[in-house]
Amino acid sequence: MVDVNPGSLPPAADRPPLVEAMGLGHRYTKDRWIFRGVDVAARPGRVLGVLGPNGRGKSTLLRLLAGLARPTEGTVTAHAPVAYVPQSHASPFTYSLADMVLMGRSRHLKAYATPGRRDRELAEAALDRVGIAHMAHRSYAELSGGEQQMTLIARALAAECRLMVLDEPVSALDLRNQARVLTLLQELAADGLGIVLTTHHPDHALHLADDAVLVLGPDDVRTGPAAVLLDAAALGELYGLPVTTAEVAGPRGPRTTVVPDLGPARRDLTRPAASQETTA
Ligand SMILES: Nc1ncnc2c1ncn2[C@@H]1O[C@H](COP(=O)(O)OP(=O)(O)OP(=O)(O)O)[C@@H](O)[C@H]1O
Repeated sequence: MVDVNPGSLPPAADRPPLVEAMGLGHRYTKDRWIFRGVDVAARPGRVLGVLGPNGRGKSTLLRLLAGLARPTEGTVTAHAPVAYVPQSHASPFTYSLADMVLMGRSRHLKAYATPGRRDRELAEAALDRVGIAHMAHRSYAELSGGEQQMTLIARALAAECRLMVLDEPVSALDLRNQARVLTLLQELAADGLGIVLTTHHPDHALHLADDAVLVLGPDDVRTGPAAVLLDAAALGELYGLPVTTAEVAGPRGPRTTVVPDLGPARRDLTRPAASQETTA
């Protein structure tokens, strides 16, 4: 399965790309470019986080990188198998979770062929890797959002991809499931898989991403190391509101968090300040 880098070397920025885009530009209508001139590469063992306001072109960029759409200009070159994990996936059919994952094998099968032993083994390995083998018999349609997301990730793994492209993988998930999915993606990257994801949580990008793409506007798409790009000034400019960053002492060590200016906080002003801090 996904074991392209068993030695788990630190993810190097100069490893040969799995997918690279050069001079990428896209427009749906003649009069409006979504973006132009984007150069970006997704590499093994690295997480590339794509950030930007609603409607700025993140999903478009992802679909181009995954080879699901052709760019209006520029090139996308894939050097390895890519799997796309959609934003949400409502299935009208009552497939089991196991069958959904087995569907990841479909592009490896000849027309009308049924999955063979190796296909089943790979699907089972993907279920184990994601930690959902115990619920394999359940109906996909009845799973929670978090369980569906894990299933779609397992399906991508069963496809033997080396790059996984995920559109807002945690957008519908509660905090615990967000952490579960983000940790899984981190572990997969440590195994050598390349990861590209969009997110509306700059915190998550700071936590997870090695590289970042900031889609500020059609002619202003910035790419580079996440640690360099994701500062308060750039995030404020990106989202059009003041943003500060703060170091917080998390249970597993210090981390940087992003604090947007949400306006004045609603507080009970009769309480002493100290108790507000501890109960907030
Ligand atoms: N098939 C399409 N035909 C025409 N316009 C489209 C199509 N798909 C997307 N667009 C437009 O392209 C722009 C970028 O859309 P896209 O979905 O890539 O943005 P996004 O950054 O992913 O948005 P969000 O954060 O809201 O998911 C939007 O203005 C959208 O309306």
